[in-house]
Amino acid sequence: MKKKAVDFCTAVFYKGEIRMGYPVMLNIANQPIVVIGGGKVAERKIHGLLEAKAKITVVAPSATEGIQQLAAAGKLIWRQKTFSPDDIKEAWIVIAATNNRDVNEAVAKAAHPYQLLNIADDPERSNFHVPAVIRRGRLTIAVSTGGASPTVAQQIRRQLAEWYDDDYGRYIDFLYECRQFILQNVNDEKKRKKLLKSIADESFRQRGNWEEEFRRLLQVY
Ligand SMILES: C[C@@]1(CC(=O)O)C2=NC(=C\c3[nH]c(c(CCC(=O)O)c3CC(=O)O)Cc3[nH]c(c(CC(=O)O)c3CCC(=O)O)/C=C3\N/C(=C\2)[C@@H](CCC(=O)O)[C@]3(C)CC(=O)O)/[C@H]1CCC(=O)O
Ligand SMILES: NC(=O)c1ccc[n+]([C@@H]2O[C@H](COP(=O)([O-])OP(=O)(O)OC[C@H]3O[C@@H](n4cnc5c(N)ncnc54)[C@H](O)[C@@H]3O)[C@@H](O)[C@H]2O)c1
Repeated sequence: MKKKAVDFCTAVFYKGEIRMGYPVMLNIANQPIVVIGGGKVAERKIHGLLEAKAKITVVAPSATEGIQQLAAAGKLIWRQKTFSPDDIKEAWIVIAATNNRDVNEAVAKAAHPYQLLNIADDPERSNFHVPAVIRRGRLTIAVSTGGASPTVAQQIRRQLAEWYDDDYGRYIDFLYECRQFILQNVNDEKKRKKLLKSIADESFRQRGNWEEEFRRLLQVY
């Protein structure tokens, strides 16, 4: 490689310490969330927000067919207008996903430090990133590359989705029911631990006759 190119790479790649994100699962049900922009990227983020039952307002002069349908079905509010700082006053989470850097920048400037902020084209100014997500019943798997490659995050999500299939989700939901039953009905601590461990065993899952086996375990332990 030519010296100039190497100098360029050194300047671009050397950023010092890697900043680690702190993963959390937010309860955003019924919380006001404002998405600025109504394009493909906005629509993708909206689908994730709706799964978590957020109260969404979209601010954009034009919107995808998908977003328009969601608005018509009453799943979100679409304000057909360009962004102004007032739009985000009440928001707990703000997502800027317009195709105009200046507008996204203006959203970042208008946001309060205590609002959760995601700028689709500026991870450095965002205070959270959106991971690639798999949902299987109560199981959630989130993959983040910290902005290194959203495409790789998507690929890893697809690989994991094959292993953790719908059947796995049913198993997780079954475990939830069993755990509640055990916590309420089995007083002996040793027995409780043994039961919880047995039903979480991979071989238990693979045998497939979960309910029958759980009933049997309740009797033998
Ligand atoms: C995971 C996922 C979740 C979601 O968005 O729901 C997600 N991006 C996805 C897809 C995707 N994004 C992009 C492409 C085109 C190919 C490419 O560029 O690689 C594709 C592929 C596609 O669309 O197929 C372009 C892109 N993305 C960002 C920038 C700006 C920049 O990095 O500066 C640019 C350049 C824009 C430009 O051209 O200017 C930034 C972010 N994207 C993130 C998340 C956050 C970091 C996550 C992480 O690294 O783990 C972060 C930092 C902020 C955020 O958005 O939260 C979702 C996959 C969902 C799934 O399928 O499961
Ligand atoms: N984070 C990610 O995952 C990711 C992935 C790909 C692209 N991007 C970035 O996301 C942005 C959006 O991409 P897209 O493909 O959804 O764009 P798009 O062209 O499909 O949609 C742009 C939307 O922005 C709206 N808009 C434009 N000016 C506005 C204003 N002043 N106020 C409110 N809304 C306004 C438009 O009406 C439209 O709905 C781009 O900046 C792109 O670089 C991010």
